[in-house]
Amino acid sequence: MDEKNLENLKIQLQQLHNDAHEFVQSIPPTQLYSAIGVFIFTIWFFLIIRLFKRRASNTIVLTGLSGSGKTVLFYQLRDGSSHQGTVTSMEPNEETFVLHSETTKKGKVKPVHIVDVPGHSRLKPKLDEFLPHAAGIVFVVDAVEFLPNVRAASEYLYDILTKASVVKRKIPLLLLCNKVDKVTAHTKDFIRKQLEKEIDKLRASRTALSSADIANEYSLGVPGEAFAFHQCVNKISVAEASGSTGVKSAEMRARRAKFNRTDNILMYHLISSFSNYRIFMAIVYYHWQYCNLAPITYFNKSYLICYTPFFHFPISTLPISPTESSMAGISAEAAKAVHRRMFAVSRHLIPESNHTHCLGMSACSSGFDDTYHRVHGAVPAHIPPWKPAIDDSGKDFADIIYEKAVGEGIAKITINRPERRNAFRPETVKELIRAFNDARDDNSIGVIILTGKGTKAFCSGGDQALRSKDGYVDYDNFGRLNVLDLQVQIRRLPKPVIAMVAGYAVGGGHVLQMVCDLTIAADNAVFGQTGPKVGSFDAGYGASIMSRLVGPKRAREMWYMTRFYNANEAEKMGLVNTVVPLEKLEEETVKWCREILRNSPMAVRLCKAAINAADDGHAGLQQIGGDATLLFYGTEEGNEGKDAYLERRKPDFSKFPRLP
Ligand SMILES: CC(C)(COP(=O)(O)OP(=O)(O)OC[C@H]1O[C@@H](n2cnc3c(N)ncnc32)[C@H](O)[C@@H]1OP(=O)(O)O)[C@@H](O)C(=O)NCCC(=O)NCCSC(=O)CCC(=O)c1ccccc1C(=O)O
Repeated sequence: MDEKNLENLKIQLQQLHNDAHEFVQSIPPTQLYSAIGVFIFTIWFFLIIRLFKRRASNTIVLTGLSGSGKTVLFYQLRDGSSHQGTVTSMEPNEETFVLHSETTKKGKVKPVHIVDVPGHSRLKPKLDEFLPHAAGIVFVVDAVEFLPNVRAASEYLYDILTKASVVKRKIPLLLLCNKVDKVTAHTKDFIRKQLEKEIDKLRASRTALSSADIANEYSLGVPGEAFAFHQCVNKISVAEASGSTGVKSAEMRARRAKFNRTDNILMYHLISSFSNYRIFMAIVYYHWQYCNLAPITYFNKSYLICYTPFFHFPISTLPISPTESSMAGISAEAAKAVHRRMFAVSRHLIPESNHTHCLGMSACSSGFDDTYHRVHGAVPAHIPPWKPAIDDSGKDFADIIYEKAVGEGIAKITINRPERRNAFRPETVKELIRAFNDARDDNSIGVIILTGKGTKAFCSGGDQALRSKDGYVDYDNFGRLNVLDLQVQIRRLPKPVIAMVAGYAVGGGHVLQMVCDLTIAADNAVFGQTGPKVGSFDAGYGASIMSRLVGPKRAREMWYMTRFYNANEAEKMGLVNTVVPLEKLEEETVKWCREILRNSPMAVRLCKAAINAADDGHAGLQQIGGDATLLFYGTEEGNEGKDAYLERRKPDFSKFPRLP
């Protein structure tokens, strides 16, 4: 810029200054002062707002009944340790820390304020202190000791969910079913349903109380409808964890380590609901860390739609609608891919067994839209009317219940000694043999169900109270091991036998379920051998069939260690065909029977014989050989020989082809 231009600029600026001065002089002083006042007030107002703006809370409240394992979870989250927090504390554990699972992460990781509030009823006011500041609530439930505590847990949860401080701020709540590493733990679906049922009852009883007694500030659910968590204003999700104490074996430790990861990730979801970016990072991190996949870069573009469904729907469904995807500006294809990946993540977060649910599978096998399924229609699942049955002897049964479905080819045999967890004595086995013989001989019966009375046990094996030096003794004065005859009978019976298992199937009861053709297990089922614990073993089918089903290593483990396995573990090991909620057990079993009954009885019979043939050695060959003879007797060729003999003539086999 030359000197002349500089001079011009100076003059212009001087002119501008003079004009401004003149303008200010021309404004009446009151107007001027008001404008300055408004300006200063605006600045001050924004500063105040900024100063008082509530910072997003990072407090997560861990609550639940005493003994549910909150303290152990607290320590696991803090430092990954398996703190043996068995003593019920009377003071809240309260700390702000970076979650243990995130300590190895690079970059800025925000600490979380975790408060573990003891579940003692006297400490409820403490909970009230923390709830108004909570960003999320984790309600811990003991999945093992769940049923005895269901009422108390429901009441506690009810109180939390009806508090104004919780409802108004729509604080999300995670229902964490703890100790699921224990074999007798209930599943999260079972726990959720039971809590819903109990809360439903509470709704009625609480409103019936006098107004003076009602401490609840809000009511729950929709009038006239059964209570369900999805009706709550607060988002409620359910997850499983295994922050249990006293787990000692290496296997359990390894399993727990796996669950810890799961816990942390689940906890992370909750915490991250206050930061979209972090949930996205958690998913990418999880993929990268545990699924051996590269971080998903296109998530950058679409992560907005990922987190949205996360907090509005259960993790396993994750619907991503076309509207949502178009709103996020991504193609339907990309949305599908995101959905797929999210689903893959959710499969890792939720223990695998929950996804291989049999109801889904059977729906799948009978739910195809092909000609066969159109002709046959869906397989009905209603429970048929059962009619008591007797055998040729006409004698009543004492230890079993023998029934046949009205109008259908299904027989049901129930061991009826629930007070002994359906342990069998010689009389029980004798009656079972009689009933199985009858079902075998009744050609209207195509499938037989074997089960135990009640929901606590399928069968707990031989009645140890009756064991003597030469077997089991009841009415005879000599011992028997006649359950071995029963096992052989089931194997050779030319009709499928389905074990319908609720509760314990252990010892000789477990061998019985193994010799059955198929096993449908309720989610409360427990499997295992106990023999070596009580000085017994089954070196016959109990060893060989098990080895076939689960492999020799697992079979050794089951026999040497006498551990128990829950239904999902048994399913993974190949001990059972499917696992269903307890309340669906009979429906599902009957459905399987009906699906089998649609098929050719002779084909099914030969399949059974063929599958057993090699393992059963000569007896197996005899069975399948007998079936071949049976079929041959129905042919003209077979009858030519017999007719010729009876007619005292030479048989003419020349007319029968010598097939290649
Ligand atoms: C099944 C349990 C794990 C269930 O536990 P829980 O729910 O806590 O119930 P309990 O309180 O223990 O039991 C309630 C009630 O039932 C009685 N009971 C249960 N099982 C048996 C049984 N098998 N024999 C006798 N009594 C039983 C129990 O005593 C209680 O009665 P109360 O009067 O109320 O006290 C648990 O019950 C359990 O572990 N049971 C024992 C399981 C067991 O060890 N079974 C025997 C295995 S050996 C076997 O089955 C041999 C089979 C066989 O005949 C054979 C086959 C091939 C070759 C050889 C043989 C052979 O004979 O050895």
